[in-house]
Amino acid sequence: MGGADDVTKKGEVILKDSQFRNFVKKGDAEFPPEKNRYHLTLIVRNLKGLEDVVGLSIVHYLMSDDGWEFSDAPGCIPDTVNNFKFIRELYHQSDPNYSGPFSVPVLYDTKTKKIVNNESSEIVRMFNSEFNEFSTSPELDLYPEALRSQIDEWNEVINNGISNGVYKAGLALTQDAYEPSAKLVYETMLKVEDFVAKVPGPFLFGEALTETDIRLFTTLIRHDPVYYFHFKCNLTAVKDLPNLSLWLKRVYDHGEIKDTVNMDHIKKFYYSSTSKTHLQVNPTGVVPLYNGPIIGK
Ligand SMILES: N[C@@H](CCC(=O)N[C@@H](CS)C(=O)NCC(=O)O)C(=O)O
Repeated sequence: MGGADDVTKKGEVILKDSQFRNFVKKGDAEFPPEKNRYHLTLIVRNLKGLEDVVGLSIVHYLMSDDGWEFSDAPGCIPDTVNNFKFIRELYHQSDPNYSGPFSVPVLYDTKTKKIVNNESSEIVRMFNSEFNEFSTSPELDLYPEALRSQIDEWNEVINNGISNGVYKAGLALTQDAYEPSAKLVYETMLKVEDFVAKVPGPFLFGEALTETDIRLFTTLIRHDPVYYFHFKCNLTAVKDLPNLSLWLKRVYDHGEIKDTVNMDHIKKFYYSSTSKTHLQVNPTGVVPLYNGPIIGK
């Protein structure tokens, strides 16, 4: 999570809001939808068939105190636009006074050479609705009108209780800061398990995959192999929750989603990164073997 260096007196980590919040929008003077203009990394780019429309860089999984680094190592794609070495250079190109966090994903405009947006939830929305004229799956609607209130409500629950919750537990510097966050992760996982048990499926809100499925998937695929050990969120695991386990497998097997998951990169990023935040959680950098219940050994 961004801004993990800010800590309260109690030892709680403070997660900063993303600061680049422009929208690619039809009719927008600065950032209109265009083919071969924007650049980033994300699942929804694949689901909406935008691989030939929006460029992609994949940073190296090991993060040092210099932040994310572009690379041509296996599974990585360098910065073909500016030939930068670090993500931070992209941020400083947009705003020389920007002081972080230098997080990914980043939606970058190759024309104005500016970061459009660095908030994944908003990039998902733009890809869902603004690039349909270039998309090979324009009919796929991850935020359908009829489900919006449910989607908004569950996004909030999942974001606070799980996606941000695991970081607050894992990066906490005191027992008092850790315990409430780890308990909230546990309670939220049980709440979602209960919800999934009652819905007709196959996805959270029925037949159609939505952005909430994607947001929950990206955090729960990491839960058992990473957050359970590394972030000490070990009051429950996905493998102990039968309905969430089935749901996670269904999403993993849906479309090209599994192609966007690189568990080797995910585990090495958390367990072996040498930035101060990660090093203090796992100083040896040793990576556990387990890949979680879906991918297996
Ligand atoms: N609000 C952002 C947060 C993104 C985020 O925290 N990304 C992590 C990787 S998953 C990161 O780049 N952390 C680097 C850092 O905080 O220095 C979003 O959801 O897009």
